[in-house]
Amino acid sequence: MSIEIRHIDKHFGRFHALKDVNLDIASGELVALLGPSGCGKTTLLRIIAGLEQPDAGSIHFSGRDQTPVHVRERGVGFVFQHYALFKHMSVFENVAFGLRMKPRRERPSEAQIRARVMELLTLVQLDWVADRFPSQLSGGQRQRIALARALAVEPQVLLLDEPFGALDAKVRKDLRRWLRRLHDELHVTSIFVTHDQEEAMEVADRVVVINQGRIEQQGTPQEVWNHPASPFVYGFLGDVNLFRGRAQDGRMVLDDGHTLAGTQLAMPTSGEGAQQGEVLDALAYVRPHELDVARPAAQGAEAAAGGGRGILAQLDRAIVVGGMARLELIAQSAYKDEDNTQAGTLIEAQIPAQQFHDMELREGETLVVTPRRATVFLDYGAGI
Ligand SMILES: Nc1ncnc2c1ncn2[C@@H]1O[C@H](COP(=O)(O)OP(=O)(O)OP(=O)(O)O)[C@@H](O)[C@H]1O
Repeated sequence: MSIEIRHIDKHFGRFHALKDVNLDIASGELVALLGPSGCGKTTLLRIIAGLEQPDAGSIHFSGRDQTPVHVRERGVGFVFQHYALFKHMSVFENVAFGLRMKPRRERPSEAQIRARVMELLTLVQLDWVADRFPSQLSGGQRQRIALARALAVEPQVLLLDEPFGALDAKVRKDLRRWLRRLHDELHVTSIFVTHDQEEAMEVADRVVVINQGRIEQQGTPQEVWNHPASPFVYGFLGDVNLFRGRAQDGRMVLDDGHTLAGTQLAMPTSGEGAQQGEVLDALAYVRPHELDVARPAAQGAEAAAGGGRGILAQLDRAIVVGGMARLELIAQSAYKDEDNTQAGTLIEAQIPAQQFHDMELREGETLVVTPRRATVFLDYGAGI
């Protein structure tokens, strides 16, 4: 069952929650709606389900307009963040509930219900808790039961709203892998709402990034991660260092005079918005692992003097966890006499722990930080 979302608009009073949202989801796809709190993810999910009416636009399932179709008739299964299991019913009865509620004509026999429930409990690897009550289960187990219950009525579409949001980090990780495997077995078209970028990247076939009621970007996790379409997407997908400067003809100079000469720059060139020769304000985005860290002496005299390719910065704090070392550095001015906006900026770098130990880096020493790769966004006047 494919889903087509056409020109969906939604206000709550004067608040514009969804702004002309268009999205196509292929049959059997697992799509993550990713965005910050309040961006409209849940509202979109509720509109797809039929729990909320849009002001304008329509939802289609495999081309069929669902506007006049009641939520009960849409064939949608839900799993929400807060376990919605019935406390007074056993796990078995919770999963059987949807089947027992079917109209008499469609209702399976008792033997069929028993077989189907046990099949689903085996699928979520919890057949051994069939006789327990929800209060006797862990949070992760309850969410797996909630999923089994949603699947019992063989939904055409599965909607998951932060299903693992209330669970601790380790259980979340286990469950997202488990959900991915389960989806690969069942191929039910699924939409998964999360504000956790790691979760979206790990679980989904396709990630749809939403900001303030609009889709900012959609693509495979790889596409969105490697080619973020806007500063918002770049910043939302992970830790990032931001350097202000000016760009001209595919080159960039930071405000403090550093040239980013040796840096691989992903930036719009003339023809993609920038005019030949035009000087534009620009922001260079650099991920912590895209920064090289060295001692000034190793960089040569030019860099040590501050006029070269790297950025002089003092190592303020080093946090070594597992195989990685996270370094917090304070940028120093390249031209100390001039007004310099970047001096004092916090720079986060990530290097292998082994390198950190081999270099014998010490907090308080001055280092040279060089971006290997930067993604540059230009300011065409709209502001960035
Ligand atoms: N019934 C409602 N009445 C008024 N405002 C609402 C209603 N439902 C949602 N909103 C507002 O619409 C915006 C989008 O809400 P929504 O729940 O879709 O966000 P979300 O992206 O799912 O956020 P979260 O991750 O925090 O759940 C929010 O600003 C919210 O306050």
